[in-house]
Amino acid sequence: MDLGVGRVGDRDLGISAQEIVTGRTCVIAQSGAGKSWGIAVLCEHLCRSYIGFCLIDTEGEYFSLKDRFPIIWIGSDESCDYDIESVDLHSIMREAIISSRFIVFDVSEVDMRVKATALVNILYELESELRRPFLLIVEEADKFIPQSRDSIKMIEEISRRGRKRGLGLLVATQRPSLVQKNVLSQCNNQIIGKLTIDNDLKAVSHFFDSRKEVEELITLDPGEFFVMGGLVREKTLMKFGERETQHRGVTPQILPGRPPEMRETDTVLVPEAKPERSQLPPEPLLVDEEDSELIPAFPTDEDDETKNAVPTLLERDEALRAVQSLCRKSFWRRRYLDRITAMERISWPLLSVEVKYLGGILKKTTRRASFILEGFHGERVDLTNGFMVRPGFAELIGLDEASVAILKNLTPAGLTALEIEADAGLMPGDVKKALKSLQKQKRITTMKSEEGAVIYLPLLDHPIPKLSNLHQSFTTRLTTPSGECRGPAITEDDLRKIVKGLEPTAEITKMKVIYYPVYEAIVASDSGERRIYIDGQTGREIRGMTYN
Ligand SMILES: Nc1ncnc2c1ncn2[C@@H]1O[C@H](COP(=O)(O)OP(=O)(O)OP(=O)(O)O)[C@@H](O)[C@H]1O
Repeated sequence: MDLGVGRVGDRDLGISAQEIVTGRTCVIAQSGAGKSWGIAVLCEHLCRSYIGFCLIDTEGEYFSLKDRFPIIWIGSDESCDYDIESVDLHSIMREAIISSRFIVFDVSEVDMRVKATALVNILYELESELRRPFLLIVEEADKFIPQSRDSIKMIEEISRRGRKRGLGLLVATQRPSLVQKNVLSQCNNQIIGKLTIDNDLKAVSHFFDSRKEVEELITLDPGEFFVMGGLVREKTLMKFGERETQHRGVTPQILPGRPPEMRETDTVLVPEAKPERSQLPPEPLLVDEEDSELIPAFPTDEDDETKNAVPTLLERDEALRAVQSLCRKSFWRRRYLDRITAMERISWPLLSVEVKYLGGILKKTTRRASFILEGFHGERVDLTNGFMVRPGFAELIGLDEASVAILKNLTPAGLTALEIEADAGLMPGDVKKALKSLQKQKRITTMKSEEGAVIYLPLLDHPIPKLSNLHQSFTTRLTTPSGECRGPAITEDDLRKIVKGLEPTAEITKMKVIYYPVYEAIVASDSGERRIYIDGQTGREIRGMTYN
């Protein structure tokens, strides 16, 4: 089984789950290079695949995994599941190993070496008896296994003898030159990102074939890592994918300028603003008042049917230069030359949709939602800062209402058919039929619980957005489209079934096709042909979507 944690260009990269879970892996990169992001993406995939792990969290930054997954959070915060001072670690870890549970062991507020030592001793003892696959993740390994007598010997022991017991080890560090060499040399899998300090480059140089390769580490962007060893067939430069849960390790940034009433000495710290999907603030809930007025997705010219195109701001030569620069960048990465063989401007069909439904505790309040969907696949498109693809309804297109309602309710921990009936408010016959068809379409799978009950689990790429979170306004003045426009593949009927499945009282109140300007370039190289899409408003590459 592979875990699709990253991307290489526009294809997904899977790393071996078996190797990660029972092998020894190091994640090495300097501060801010994307280690915790990558580890969180990996944890999300482990959760989705029901692979048990325990992560020693030194910064208290992984609890957000709980927003989506049934993580057991042991720490000092009031909202933790177990207090780290009083928890019966032995029982919890036994249960975690046997039932493949996910543990975040948050040592950010306590003596981390003491707590980590207790944990790893228990894990090793349990695994010597149980011998089931389970992964121990140690963040900031230089704090626990430094190159000194202070190193926690049991972690070294796990790196040597864990595999036979089923106990895998993943250690992360920003300073490989400070970590116990024995442990790093035991790591048969390596994930190495940006490094600039000479000693650290030296410490990882034996994983690479040449000095030139090692020097490439200096130039990597955040999120980019070389993956090597048993995780992949050959050394690969990948970027960790999007996070499903919110990233908490954001760098605080000094706010430029300050309100006049502030004193000279005051400094404002705000979270770094990055337009990454998982870092965007939660989308605003829809206005709460009864029969609230909708802010339409396209407030301007919305009733003029002839005006349905977003204007093009980018000239053709500017788009060509953007493609050329992407080709040069990819040559540097992949070492083969792309040639631009064709380029044309296309009008990408989008669907601006407005929906009305009953919400509130008594389901008596009229609520409204508005969103923009890509017209061929059904992912959402956020147009506030150019064409940005967001998780939408692609995996629901073509499904009936019952199937959508079931998928909406399925959590990663899974549900029995009876629980689905209760949650989705469906009749037994409808549930049975929909489950069968969802299984056939590989959108769900099953497993047996220890008691022998059949559990249905979702197989979706991303969680389904809630109607209450969808509210997109867009103020660009639309124009009359020029040239040929291909219509969307998604129909109003497809959408009606989806919104009804998400919320039985939902009605589509407006749906309008909008055309967005995009330059489509075909580039060819020895390894085949690929398409690059350039946003006709911003000049940026549009990723994660194809025009067909
Ligand atoms: N794969 C990625 N995709 C998008 N953005 C990323 C990715 N990886 C990292 N980033 C960005 O880089 C920032 C720093 O990443 P991260 O917090 O994971 O660094 P780190 O290596 O863990 O740093 P430290 O060692 O100081 O904790 C993130 O807040 C995020 O904005």
